[in-house]
Amino acid sequence: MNRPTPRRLAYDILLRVDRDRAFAEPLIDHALSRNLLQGADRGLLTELVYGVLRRRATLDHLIDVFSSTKAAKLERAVLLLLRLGLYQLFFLDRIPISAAVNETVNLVKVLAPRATGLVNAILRRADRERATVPYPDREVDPAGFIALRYSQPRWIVEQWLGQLGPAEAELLAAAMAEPAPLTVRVNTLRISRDALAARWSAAGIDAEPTHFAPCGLRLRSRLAVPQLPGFQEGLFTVQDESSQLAALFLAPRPGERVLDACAAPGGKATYLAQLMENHGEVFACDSAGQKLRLIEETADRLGITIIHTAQADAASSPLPAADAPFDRILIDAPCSGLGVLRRNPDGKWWKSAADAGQLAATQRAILNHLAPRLAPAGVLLYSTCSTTQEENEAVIADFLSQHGDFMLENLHELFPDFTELFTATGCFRSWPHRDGMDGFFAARLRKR
Ligand SMILES: C[S@@+](CC[C@H](N)C(=O)[O-])C[C@H]1O[C@@H](n2cnc3c(N)ncnc32)[C@H](O)[C@@H]1O
Repeated sequence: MNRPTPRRLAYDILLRVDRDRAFAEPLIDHALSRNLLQGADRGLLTELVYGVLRRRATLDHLIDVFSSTKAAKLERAVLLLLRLGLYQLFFLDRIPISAAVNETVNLVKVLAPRATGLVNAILRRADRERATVPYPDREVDPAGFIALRYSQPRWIVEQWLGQLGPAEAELLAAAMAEPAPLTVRVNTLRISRDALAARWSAAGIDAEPTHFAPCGLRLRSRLAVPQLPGFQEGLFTVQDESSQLAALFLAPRPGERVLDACAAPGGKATYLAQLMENHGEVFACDSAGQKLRLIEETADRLGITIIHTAQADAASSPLPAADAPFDRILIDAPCSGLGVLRRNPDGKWWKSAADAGQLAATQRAILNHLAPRLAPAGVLLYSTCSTTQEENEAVIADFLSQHGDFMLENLHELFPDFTELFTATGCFRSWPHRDGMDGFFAARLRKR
């Protein structure tokens, strides 16, 4: 039996993503777990799938430029194979041009034989004319230029242009087109950041401390997380620096009662428990009951014993521990995820402007439902991984206009070391192109 090649497996996965809206990650994990690929081919499979998804708009633009049939009119198999071939030609330095063309054409012979000549001709022409690919004029149509050059949905680029202006929106789009860094949070209940970094360094794993977050390590080595030394011992957990900071800004203390209302998979809940030195109570709720297991597994691995999980809709359900108010509440709200597009190259094409509007309604409902559960003088932190104003500043402004018993705290005053991460009104906003973190927002509210 012929062994499958990384390109063939990548095609099969891209087909499932395109046709069935399947998520790429579990399909890649499944393909790798079958051990059909060895060595560098395993990395190539991942690179091809994520790369094609990440650069889809640019690849389709290349097809439109070099083919007489537009990308939108091509048969699905031919479109996917052209994307695969062009990705290798334009974005993968380490693959020789001849291999990129020949391997793609060999696949076409099997999967769409009638298109063999067409694909061969387009790939060869694209390679010959690679230096002269036309894009929309940057001055005349900045949204069109950025959307095609950096492969982002146009409606999202238009929002970024409105928020940041053309120069910064382009930098953001470029950063969102790159793979996200791998950042972990060291479990200081078990080891210090320096000690884990030293242990990794001795094992040849290169990591640097995160710039702002006090427990973060950012890996320069690319390794599967469960294979990193200390994973089974619970010495760390994966968490972007922005997410670490959001939990840090709630600043829970040992012995407090804390509600994390949208908690799965538990990145922030476990950090809250860590900040509380594993003393007190963290009620970690989520409307998706099947995801509570993820929180429990991570807490077990990290040796955390103060987290109680429960299924609850934060916008309407009665919440656990109703006998007393909470000292602190974290609302890490469901959101459009526009700040984490670089981690979600498949999903970014399925989002729509209407999603953010619907989500803003849910976010308002969650805030309204939980506000009465906070103790007087208690702190509520609202956060999202969205870049939109609609889901962030507008939600907070609306909430404050209706809740005179709450005030916005100024993070500049509370966390002067992080001041470059805060907006003029004292909220937290991070951006991949500015500080390497995901696009994140947090506002800290206090009850009077
Ligand atoms: C941004 S994620 C939370 C990430 C988590 N805080 C962490 O740091 O790992 C949002 C979560 O909200 C949950 N969710 C969505 N709608 C909800 C609702 N109405 N009530 C409670 N949880 C909700 C989702 O299932 C999802 O797990």
